[in-house]
Amino acid sequence: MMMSDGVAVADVFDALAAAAPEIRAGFAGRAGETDDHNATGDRQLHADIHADEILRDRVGALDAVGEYASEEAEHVRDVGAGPLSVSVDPLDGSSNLSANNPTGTILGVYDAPLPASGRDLVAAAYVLYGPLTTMVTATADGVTRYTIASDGRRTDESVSLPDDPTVYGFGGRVPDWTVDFTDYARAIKDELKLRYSGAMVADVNQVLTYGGVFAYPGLRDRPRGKLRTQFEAIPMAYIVEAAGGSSTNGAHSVLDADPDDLHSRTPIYLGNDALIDRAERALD
Ligand SMILES: O=P(O)(O)OC[C@H]1O[C@](O)(COP(=O)(O)O)[C@@H](O)[C@@H]1O
Ligand SMILES: [Mg+2]
Ligand SMILES: [Mg+2]
Repeated sequence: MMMSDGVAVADVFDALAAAAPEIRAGFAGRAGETDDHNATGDRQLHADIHADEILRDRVGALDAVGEYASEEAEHVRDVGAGPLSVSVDPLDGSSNLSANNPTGTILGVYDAPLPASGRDLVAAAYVLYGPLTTMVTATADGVTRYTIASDGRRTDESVSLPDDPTVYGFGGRVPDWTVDFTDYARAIKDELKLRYSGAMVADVNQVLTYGGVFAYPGLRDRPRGKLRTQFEAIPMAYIVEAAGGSSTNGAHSVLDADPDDLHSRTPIYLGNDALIDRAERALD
């Protein structure tokens, strides 16, 4: 990453931090569904659209950003002549809103046009809308967690994955899991504590906080699982790897994924090295 890219990435993080209180303030009254579906067939909530509009306006306005792509829009949008491309899942786990459970925003910054490989990622970040609003950013220099006050003020601390794993969270219905993944899950459940919120950001954030493993596996009738390669898997894998952990799609690091379709899906397993090695062996 060039020095000028470093400044540009900081601008993207600042735009995300500025958007976060605004996105959160827009949750009230927006948990309902619209009549529309996104490119992967999910019914869009008013809150999904609202978060996307805020991010598109703020991130798309930056000089350094040339492309903006969202889970909520079919095509990549040209937003200027800048060298960076940004992918966003504007509201991750948005169906949690009706139960007042956590949601998030996931963002990836690439120095290549989208769709792009995980190896083109230069930075990634997520925001967690929990009891507090926190933003976790990752670059080649490491991982930082910011707590964002409603007036936008931020405090920060550096983050690394704890050595001793404590928690796990696995997505999908158990009867839909493969035999190999079911065997792996059975062993893990005897060792770690189940914590699953149904929002990837919250579930990965607790792995980063306590150590452990998050997975949304390939399913019997859906071998690529549920989570989106570009918008969810690659940025979250980058953050976990930058914090000292590992990622796999079952065969290799999620960062080796090179989606040719912007909205493709991938199985994903993230967390402490030893747990991810075991997942790879179990799924071999
Ligand atoms: O309800 P399930 O099948 O466990 O799926 C949960 C997963 O789906 C998601 O909610 C998908 O994200 P979106 O809300 O952005 O579509 C992830 O956050 C989460 O990991
Ligand atoms: Mg999501
Ligand atoms: Mg989403």
